Amino acid sequence: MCANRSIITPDSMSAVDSLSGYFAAGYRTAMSTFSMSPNRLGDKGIVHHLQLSPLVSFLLIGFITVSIVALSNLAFQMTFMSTFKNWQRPKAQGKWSWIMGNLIQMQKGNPGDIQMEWTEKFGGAVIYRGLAGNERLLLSDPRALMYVLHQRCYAFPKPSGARSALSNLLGEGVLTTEGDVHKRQRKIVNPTFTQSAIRDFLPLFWRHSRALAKHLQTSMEEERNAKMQNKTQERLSMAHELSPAYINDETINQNDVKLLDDKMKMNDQATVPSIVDVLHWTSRTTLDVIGESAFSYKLNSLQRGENGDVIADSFNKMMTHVGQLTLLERAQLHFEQFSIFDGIRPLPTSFNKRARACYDAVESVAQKMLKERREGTAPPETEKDVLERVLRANEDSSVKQSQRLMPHEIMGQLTTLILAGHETTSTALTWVLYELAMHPSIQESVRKEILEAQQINEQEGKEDLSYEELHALPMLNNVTNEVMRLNPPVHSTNREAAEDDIIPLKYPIKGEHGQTIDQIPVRKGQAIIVHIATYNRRKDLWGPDADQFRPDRWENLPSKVLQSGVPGHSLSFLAGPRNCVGQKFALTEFKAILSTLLAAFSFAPPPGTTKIDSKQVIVTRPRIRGMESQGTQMPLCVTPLQ
Ligand code: HEM
Repeated sequence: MCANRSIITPDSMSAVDSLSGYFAAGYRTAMSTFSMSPNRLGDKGIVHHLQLSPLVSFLLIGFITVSIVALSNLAFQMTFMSTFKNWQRPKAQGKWSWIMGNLIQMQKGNPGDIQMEWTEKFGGAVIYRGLAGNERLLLSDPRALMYVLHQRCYAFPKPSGARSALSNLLGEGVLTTEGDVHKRQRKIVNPTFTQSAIRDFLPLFWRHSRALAKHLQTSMEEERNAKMQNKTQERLSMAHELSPAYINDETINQNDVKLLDDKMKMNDQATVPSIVDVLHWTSRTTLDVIGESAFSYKLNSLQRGENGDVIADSFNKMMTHVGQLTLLERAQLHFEQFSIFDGIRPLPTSFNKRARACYDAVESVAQKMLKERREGTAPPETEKDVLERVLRANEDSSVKQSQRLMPHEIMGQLTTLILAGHETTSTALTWVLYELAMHPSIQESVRKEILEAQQINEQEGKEDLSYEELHALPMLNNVTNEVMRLNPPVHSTNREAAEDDIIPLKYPIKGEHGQTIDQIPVRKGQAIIVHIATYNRRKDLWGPDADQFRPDRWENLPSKVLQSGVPGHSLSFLAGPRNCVGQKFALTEFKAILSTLLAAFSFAPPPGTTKIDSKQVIVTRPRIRGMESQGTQMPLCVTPLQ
């Protein structure tokens, strides 16, 4: 269950990012000629004359460009020396492989399966072809990863096309900026996520965790009551059929009721678990948490549903939309990554419109909050939220005027945090509940550990576990580490070489003629896929059971993992100056919600032969095999505990 896409953009999209700028001028002219700005030609444009819709012309131009680039790439790689000339590589298959490279193969199976297959065959650095035959470097070698992410982080930025497409949607936050701007922004944002800051957020996490447990309980009770109601109706109509004299509840004598109950094989309702889509609930909860932590905004999506608030509604629509993109829309997204669109993004694609609505929704609320703070009318609870902390850090006397965030950059951080901090944590929670449902004895042990800790706490007259107590539970730690390793919400991310470089390898690979390759020379513009999920599951590093859920492995990690140099050993929160700024926040929130749920409910797999697959919806979400049209979901049997 891996992925070939990143939090930013589908991996395969950025196949087009490293296209050289020499195409840009000609392409822009073509764009304007066809559709984009017909008036500039003093005419209505060729599109108008040909009666092509903007979408069709966009795809047509994209296709022509990609074809030309594919052919020139092929010619280049055949006539000149490719950096990877003597490398073994996966063969691109199918009649469209000259233009689509290996991308079609990559769509089969669960996301990331093929990357793992290639890595097992070729090693921790694999060259495959993306759109237009572009050579793409898939990395899962620990030294290479640390070189790209840590040692030379700013020499391997995110692909420019993807970054600029995203910054039109998310604004200029830490996720989309590079180099000195990124360094400056991280300096202001980092203090918001220190241990002491997260300690302040913990009561909020507990409050929302309890609200989730209560809502789940209530909704299950309501469902049970509705079922009982239906059964009563059923009984009445059956009784009526058996004897027309029984026309209302009172007239049915108890023996008949028992008879009917037996006949209908009714179970004791209290012991029957409910089937609950846990993804739906965790997603609402983490959205509420991030709204309140970020700017003290109560989204109340648990109570009101995703459509109850403009922010929740827009994020919900965007995520649903990403999960149901048509082939045409996916092609649009691919083409949009061309750097030749720089300066004219965001293109009016359906996805961009939805994503922009998210930005606008957050911006309008955040502007209101900012105004209140400026006017001194903000309520006292805003004292400790992310916005207030960022504002304070920004105005600190130690920060030079030139280093301070501009108002639009502050806004960019908020949009970024809501996107980056919402679906990631809910996805991780969903996968952990699934894994624990599949491994009942592990579920039982971790529950026991949590209940014992809570009991001691209660005896001491405290309601909730403290930050230290929560993070000191060994089973909970192991389960958390293991699910993040095995099911990383962000499966991969993209980078490109800003200059020619040489990437070292920890584990040399074999070339086409058996020669040893222990370093990778890359040219400026080389596309790189940092494959988090593949690194996390490599059997040669983690052992033969690397693809299984085994939390106890964290008590005795293999020496190859310990020596990898990857901080925290798994790559799920990335590494280096661009690692996940919200890691401590996410882990604390995750543990608070999980321990509250485990103390209140037991989780079992869905009935029958339901098979859970995964699907890339920015993050890697679950869905049911054979029911793909229902979208992403994780139905589990949930039983309330006494
Ligand atoms: C289980 C939960 C989470 C996981 C697995 C996760 C993972 C990641 C990963 C892999 C990246 C790097 C993305 C890239 O470079 O393409 C990232 C970046 C980021 N994450 Fe998280 N994240 C999680 C939760 C959060 C939370 C809760 C927040 C905020 C409250 C957050 C805020 C961010 C931000 C702002 C960045 C951009 C950092 C930068 O580029 O400097 N994340 N996260």
